[in-house]
Amino acid sequence: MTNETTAEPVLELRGVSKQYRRRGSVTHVTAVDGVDLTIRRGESFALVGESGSGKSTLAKLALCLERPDAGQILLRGRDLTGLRVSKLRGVRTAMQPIFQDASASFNPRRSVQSALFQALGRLRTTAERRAHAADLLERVGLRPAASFLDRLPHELSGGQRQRLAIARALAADPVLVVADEPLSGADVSVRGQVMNLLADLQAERDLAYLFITHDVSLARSFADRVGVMHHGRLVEVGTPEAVLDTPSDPYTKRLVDAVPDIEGPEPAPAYDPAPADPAGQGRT
Ligand SMILES: Nc1ncnc2c1ncn2[C@@H]1O[C@H](COP(=O)(O)OP(=O)(O)OP(=O)(O)O)[C@@H](O)[C@H]1O
Repeated sequence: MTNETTAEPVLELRGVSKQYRRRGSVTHVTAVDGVDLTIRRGESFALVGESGSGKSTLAKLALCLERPDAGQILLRGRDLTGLRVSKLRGVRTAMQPIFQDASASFNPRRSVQSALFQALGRLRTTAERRAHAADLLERVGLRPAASFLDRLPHELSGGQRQRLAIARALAADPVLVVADEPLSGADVSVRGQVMNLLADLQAERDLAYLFITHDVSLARSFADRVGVMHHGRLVEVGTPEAVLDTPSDPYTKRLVDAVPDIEGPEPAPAYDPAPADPAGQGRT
């Protein structure tokens, strides 16, 4: 985590908008509407907002999986907006996604090793890739690595697949990780372990995170800054305390008030700031 406002900007969105055509209609929906946002090296930025507010579209725009209709997207100062797909491919590896449904993001017929080798394409020899893949698996708690390399994605538990997704993202040596609801559906212990792992990796690698979540309490515990989306607009941005404790926008207030457990008797056990599961033994 960082509170540095002087750290290098990793991702900059300037006046970014995206519309989609409604199916079977000539009308459009504005999914993202004139968003300005800068995320800096080592910063965790949580994006919250109700369903349909445009969070996932913003994530796809940031990852250049969608092209904006207006505005600019810069990665470490380089404008990606007009880049051809062939050029974009090389640049895009610096931004890695982790999606909610890890099983859908792996080829079911490719082994763990094969999935990681693909992401480690920059390494020249098979021996280098194998060693690096094993290091990554160990790092995310899939131990012993040798016992995971030949497995297929469906032979892992949901929590193990999510760890594998993190390992694959790290394999590309990113500066920015865009995590779209990576913990939805995970049970409480997995959530805590994965959040701890993400926090540890961030500290080790000075990663920036764009973290999308419905979970306001998770945003509060994890993020350096929180942004609130409403109808495609970023209506409020600031520290978790400023945004969530003393919201200035009426929509943010409603969003926070709608979370009964935020200060209630059973706070969501989303993120335990204890060290990550050192052995990573359990099927998580
Ligand atoms: N490919 C698409 N085609 C048409 N409309 C789309 C498309 N993707 C998103 N939308 C619309 O854009 C708006 C924003 O959707 P988006 O998925 O970005 O919201 P979200 O905040 O991520 O929602 P959720 O939290 O439910 O995932 C919604 O009205 C959605 O229906």
